[in-house]
Amino acid sequence: MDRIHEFGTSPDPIRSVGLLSRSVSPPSSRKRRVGQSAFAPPDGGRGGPLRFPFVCAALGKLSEAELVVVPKEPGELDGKFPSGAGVYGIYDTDGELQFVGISRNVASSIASHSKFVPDLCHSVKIGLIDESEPDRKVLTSAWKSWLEEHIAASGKVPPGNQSGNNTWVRRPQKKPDLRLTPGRNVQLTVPLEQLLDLLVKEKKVVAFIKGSRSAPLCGFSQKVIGILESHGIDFESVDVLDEEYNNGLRETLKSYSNWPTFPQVFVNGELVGGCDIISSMAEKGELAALLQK
Ligand SMILES: N[C@@H](CCC(=O)N[C@@H](CS)C(=O)NCC(=O)O)C(=O)O
Ligand code: FES
Repeated sequence: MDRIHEFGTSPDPIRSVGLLSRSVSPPSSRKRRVGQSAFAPPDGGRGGPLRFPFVCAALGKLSEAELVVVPKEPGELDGKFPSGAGVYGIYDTDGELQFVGISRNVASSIASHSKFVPDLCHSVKIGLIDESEPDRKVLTSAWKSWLEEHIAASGKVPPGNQSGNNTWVRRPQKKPDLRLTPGRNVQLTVPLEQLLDLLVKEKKVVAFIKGSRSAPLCGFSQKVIGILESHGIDFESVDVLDEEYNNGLRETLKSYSNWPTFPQVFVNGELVGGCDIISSMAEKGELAALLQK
């Protein structure tokens, strides 16, 4: 019996992620699973083996999951990995398993490891949890089963999972949100609209959101931040609800961009869109191309 089942609280909770060649397409009748929204589509005709679509194969063991190379360029992470919850194992260039982790957003965790420990982060195996809100027990069970499988096979605990090794678990500091003004008590000498204009033209990618990047106050904003982060995109965030440092921004931005809602994502000074547009671009694998402009 599959080890994962020994720990899982629901039947068959794990699916490993594999790469399909161009000739194989996922069964259209298959129910959409967690994370599949990020399974971006074809490579836009660049040729070579397709990075997409990923499908969840009916496999649960670490040894049976497919090893996928982690791209080195952040833009190439665009839609490469699923943003669902699951367990993942990171391998170095020698094929040594370095770390087994769990995450509610596997793509985001891999992007973060790849950024902070690029030398150890050569390839990855992923097992997705087939539940929209997996509880911690299911995730932990998956993690335990992959670790136990590896220990049984190799006699070793992966270095990153050994106690005292903080290489992988250290939380990267989130970039602070930008503020448009020094505070509402300081009289502005230039109109807010002008500050806004300067900001979006100076910074390549700016996301205007409700709440902060680390604690979004709206699901739409949270989703957009998740997408940008899981694609390894370096972006600025501005909280339109911060009345102390961005006083008036909520209405000023609506008239500046002629767009009535938030989030709003600007690239190179131009509004690209809100949650729906960014989500759809991510699903189609269009974000990387946009950022290369
Ligand atoms: N369909 C929109 C959803 C965003 C949305 O509806 N935002 C609303 C609620 S957070 C909003 O910003 N309303 C204007 C306001 O709160 O000032 C999108 O794709 O971004
Ligand atoms: S704040 Fe309510 S939907 Fe965004």
